[in-house]
Amino acid sequence: MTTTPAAPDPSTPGFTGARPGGLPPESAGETTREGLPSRSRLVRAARGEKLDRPPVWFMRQAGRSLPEYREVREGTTMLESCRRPELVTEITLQPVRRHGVDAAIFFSDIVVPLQAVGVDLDIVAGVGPVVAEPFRTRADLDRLPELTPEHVPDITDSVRMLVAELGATPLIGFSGAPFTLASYLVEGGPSRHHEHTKALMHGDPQLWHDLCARLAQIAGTYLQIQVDAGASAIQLFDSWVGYLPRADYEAYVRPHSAHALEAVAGRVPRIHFGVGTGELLASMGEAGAECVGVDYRVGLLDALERTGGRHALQGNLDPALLFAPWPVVEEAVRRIVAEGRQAPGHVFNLGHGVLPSTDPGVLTRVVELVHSLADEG
Ligand SMILES: Cc1c2[nH]c(c1CCC(=O)O)Cc1[nH]c(c(CCC(=O)O)c1C)Cc1[nH]c(c(CCC(=O)O)c1C)Cc1[nH]c(c(C)c1CCC(=O)O)C2
Repeated sequence: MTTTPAAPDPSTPGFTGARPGGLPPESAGETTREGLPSRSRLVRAARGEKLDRPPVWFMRQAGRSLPEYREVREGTTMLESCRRPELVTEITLQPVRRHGVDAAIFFSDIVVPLQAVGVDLDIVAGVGPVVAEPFRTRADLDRLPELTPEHVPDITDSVRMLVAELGATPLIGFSGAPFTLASYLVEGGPSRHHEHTKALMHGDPQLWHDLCARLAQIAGTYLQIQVDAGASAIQLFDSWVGYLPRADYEAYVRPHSAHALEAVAGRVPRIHFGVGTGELLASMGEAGAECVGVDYRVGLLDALERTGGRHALQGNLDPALLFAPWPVVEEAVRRIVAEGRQAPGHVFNLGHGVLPSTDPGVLTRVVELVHSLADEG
């Protein structure tokens, strides 16, 4: 915890997988301390290296699907939990211990940096982030100062603590992308239609761009803080961007996402994910990330074609399929792993977050299955 984490290894892009049998298990209590997280399967696959089998982790792997999560969270609000390094560390490690996943994702929330700069918001259970006073006018920009490391010293502490605990298992840092953050700020909470957001985007484009430029600064700095503290990869979540037509995405959103991603360019591999982004995949690839996250609506082979083979892919088992009988799950996992072999690199994941009522035993089985597929072609 007191040691300064090793800087990401810049030589990794050229790393050619010198250990053909694959790295030893990187997690599940078997964690080897020899390997560097910067040489982990996750980092190599997300950078576009073909491996004998993909690394596997799950969006929302920490959370309500785990009884041990519900236990440690009891009596502490979500946002408070995100700001306590010991709790963040424990919750982040829980799915690594239980499932033996190949990466940890930092336990936090996309609205943490917004709250840290002073936005009055809360996370309401079963609803999501709720902003006390929605952003609609230029004066509202004053409530959104730039993020500095001094706003979030606890995040640096949490990441350092985690990296020390994780050994060879890489930690994925993350941030919300400007559009998704803007949507929460402008709508005041989760939205089905994003009508106020789109009205602002088209009704006052200058204000929209100024808001997104500020959010890109916040997102980029938040990512940098996590990478500076030792995160080995990052994911930029643009969860709700699939509600936009491609032309609007390119004119009003992508430059800002690109700016946020640029903040950690060349340091760690970057994964860029959104939901319902079938029509945007090619365009999202151009925002700059090495790896494009694919939701469950698009087959990996279609995603490969749409992204022109220029990106590693992450995904994309439908989280709802985890409720089906095991043979159904098994067949889907095998198909996704086989399809992923066509991509320049493949990170196995769900096509969106783990649903809270998922049987965690099924997740463990999926991890075991993916790990067992190493030698199959
Ligand atoms: C859109 C979005 C949010 N937060 C996030 C996104 C992008 C990912 C996505 O598309 O799902 C990102 C996020 N939120 C959380 C994580 C933790 C890491 C992980 O994936 O394991 C991550 C990566 C924890 C969380 N964030 C939240 C929870 C649930 C809080 C609880 O346990 O009560 C967790 C574990 C709260 C939250 N925060 C948000 C929502 C929609 C919710 C769920 C509301 C609910 O259903 O209760 C906003």
